[in-house]
Amino acid sequence: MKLQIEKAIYGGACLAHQSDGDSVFIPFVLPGELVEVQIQQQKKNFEEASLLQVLEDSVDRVQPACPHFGECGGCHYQHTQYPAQVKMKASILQETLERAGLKTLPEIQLHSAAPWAYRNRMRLRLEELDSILKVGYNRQGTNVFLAIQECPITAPLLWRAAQSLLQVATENTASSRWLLNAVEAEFFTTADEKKLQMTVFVRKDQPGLAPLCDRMKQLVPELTGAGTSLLKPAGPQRQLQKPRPLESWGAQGLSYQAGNEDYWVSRGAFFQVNRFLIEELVRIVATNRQGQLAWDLYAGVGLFSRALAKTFQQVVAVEAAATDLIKSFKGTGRHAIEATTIEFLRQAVVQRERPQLIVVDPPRAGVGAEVCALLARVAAPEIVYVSCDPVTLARDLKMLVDAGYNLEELHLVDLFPQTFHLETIVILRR
Ligand SMILES: C[S@@+](CC[C@H](N)C(=O)[O-])C[C@H]1O[C@@H](n2cnc3c(N)ncnc32)[C@H](O)[C@@H]1O
Repeated sequence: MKLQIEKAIYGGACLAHQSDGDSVFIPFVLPGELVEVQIQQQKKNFEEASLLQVLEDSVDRVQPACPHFGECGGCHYQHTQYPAQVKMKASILQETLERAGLKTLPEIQLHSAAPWAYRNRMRLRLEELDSILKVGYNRQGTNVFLAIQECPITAPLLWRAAQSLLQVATENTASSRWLLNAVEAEFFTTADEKKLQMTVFVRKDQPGLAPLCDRMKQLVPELTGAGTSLLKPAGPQRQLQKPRPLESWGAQGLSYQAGNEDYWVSRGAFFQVNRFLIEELVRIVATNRQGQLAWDLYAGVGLFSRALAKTFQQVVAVEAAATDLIKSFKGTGRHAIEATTIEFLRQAVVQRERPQLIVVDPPRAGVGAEVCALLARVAAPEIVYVSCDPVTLARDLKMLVDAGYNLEELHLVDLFPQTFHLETIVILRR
């Protein structure tokens, strides 16, 4: 079937319509292209199709840089020249916000950096194929293992570490046998690639990490610490169950320098993944903001709290998993609180606290209805909403706008080049 591609939609695909008006979602195509596709699946309100051939290609089409592109589940936009990727994301963001009923949006300000080798963290699956250990990701749209030979969106050190792990697996030692029990490995590096942390995920507790790390250290001198974590069996509960740390070796985390600050990030703790754009994120959130009191909700290791503490007399940082934050965010005017945002806000409204600024940076699920209602009751003059999901962002913004806030600035920070994911920062005032 031939189709004319209309626009990119959130999730990586593009939209086209059949002659009877039915919607079709197709990956790896571009707006304006004429393509031949094959319908793969009938969904409730649309059909999914795969690309057979491009009949008329877009001027934005380029050769993908990675041999795994198209098969690998990690990237969606490598066939698109980089500035066009950012433009597509901007139109997806604009449309998502408008569809939620948000009118008169400010112009979207775009922020991007180098689109390759940007990731400071890489998590790989480990599987034996023909008695040889391989590293890989999920195949596009499935959880089927795909062995990979490179990953050009990650910092080179991470890939070198993955190759070293594979080398150890061939050496016929206690470590190579121990690795047969491993199912995933995560590597995390500092922005300058001078320090590396490794986590090996296993299905059953089995000692033997130290010899593996000693050998890895010979191959990758940047390795400063490692640990094993027990991964719960796959299934619907897996998201809810955190991996349980077992053995550890060397340092428990690393000190990550961003801007003029050093952030202590324990193994497994959240930290922004794009090593080239962390300072830009902090700049947009914190620059030119000052006052008596700011709240940083969903604070992580205190990325924004530290910057805000330079210009606010008091900063309250709230985080559900606050071990690192409590250790490092202390001193005059700095308050780290381990709580969920809802717990914190429920108490704060009773005490009638009112900061000049509230920063929220929730996970993909967004802040949700109750937090929006509580934020409306607090009625801070300014809210900065940092989001990694435009759909939940749009839902939450609509509630805040209905409660009296105006959207003053809209920033798209392209933290995840080559993929459909996008980061948005919204400045709201009342
Ligand atoms: C997207 S990260 C942002 C972290 C930080 N602002 C940064 O930029 O590094 C979201 C953070 O919210 C935390 N979190 C998740 N659910 C939470 C909740 N209900 N209340 C408070 N924090 C939560 C996570 O542990 C994570 O550190």
